[in-house]
Amino acid sequence: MLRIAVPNKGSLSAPATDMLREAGYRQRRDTRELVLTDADNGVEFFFLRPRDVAVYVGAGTVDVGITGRDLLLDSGADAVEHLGLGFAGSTFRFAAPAGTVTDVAQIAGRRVASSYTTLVASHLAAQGVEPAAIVHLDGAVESSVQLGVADVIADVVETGTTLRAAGLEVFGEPILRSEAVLIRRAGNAVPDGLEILTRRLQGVLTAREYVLMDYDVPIELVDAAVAVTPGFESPTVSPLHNGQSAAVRSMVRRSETNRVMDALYDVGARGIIVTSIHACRL
Ligand SMILES: Nc1ncnc2c1ncn2[C@@H]1O[C@H](COP(=O)(O)OP(=O)(O)OP(=O)(O)O)[C@@H](O)[C@H]1O
Ligand SMILES: O=P(O)(O)OC[C@H]1O[C@H](OP(=O)(O)OP(=O)(O)O)[C@H](O)[C@@H]1O
Ligand SMILES: [Mg+2]
Repeated sequence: MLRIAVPNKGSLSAPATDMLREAGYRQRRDTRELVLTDADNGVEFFFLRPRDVAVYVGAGTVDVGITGRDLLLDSGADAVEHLGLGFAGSTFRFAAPAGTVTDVAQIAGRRVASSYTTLVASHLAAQGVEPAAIVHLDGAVESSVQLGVADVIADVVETGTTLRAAGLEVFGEPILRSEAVLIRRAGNAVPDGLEILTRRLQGVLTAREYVLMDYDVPIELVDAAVAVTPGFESPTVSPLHNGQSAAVRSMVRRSETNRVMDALYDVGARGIIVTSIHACRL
């Protein structure tokens, strides 16, 4: 059985569970359940603290896990990214009170607070910057400057609301762009069952990212219309009974739906219908 670690709390937990459910796996109903066997699909889920997921995967006691790229890198575990999962996006950034520190080099000799101290230490070392101290805090890192334990923070930024409320401003380039990732142990060994899990998750990603577009177009305009909707390989083109038009079906990026419909209409397509994809395997 493939052993899969899933975050039991925090920002990653609910979207990870939703994605696994969409991929056809049983998921827990009660958040106090810590282990769940899905015998029909040959997998076992372990609900663990998000920070611990990479530790278990690196130790090889579970085969794969879902965590954040930032948490993976901070863990120092012997685990690698296998597949980006497209949710829990964030940046990891330095911030300080407006106007006090504007460049990463100025962190030299200053105190930096973070919940991701390994990540911060290796980033600063790579830049050749020596801080006075790296202070480890569990959370609410934004308050550390006002409370006098640090001069600068390094933290997860999603909307920036927490930073603004604390009177802090980001500076320097983002240390990292993070998202939820499926991880596996470093090395070439691919655990049994990982290929199926990967294909299922990729199916969910595709179903979320694409829509199906159907339309009718006069036969002489098929080439022009197909140029607007090339699809993955090639669109399906079927003759209509009137002998003068064709029905075309193609996959289109969800974010481009309206732009593509406008372009198709201009080309001469009509009866343009967009449908969500429930599931797919490419
Ligand atoms: N607004 C956000 N706040 C925190 N983490 C976020 C946010 N958006 C995305 N993430 C990502 O979620 C992961 C952190 O999840 P984790 O469960 O440790 O933190 P949390 O949601 O802050 O939980 P906690 O309540 O324990 O602080 C990281 O990969 C982080 O990049
Ligand atoms: O940019 P924003 O949208 O404001 O989100 C980022 C904030 O959210 C998280 O804090 P969380 O609520 O998890 O509290 P914590 O610091 O106690 O972990 C994170 O640590 C930042 O503080
Ligand atoms: Mg947090």
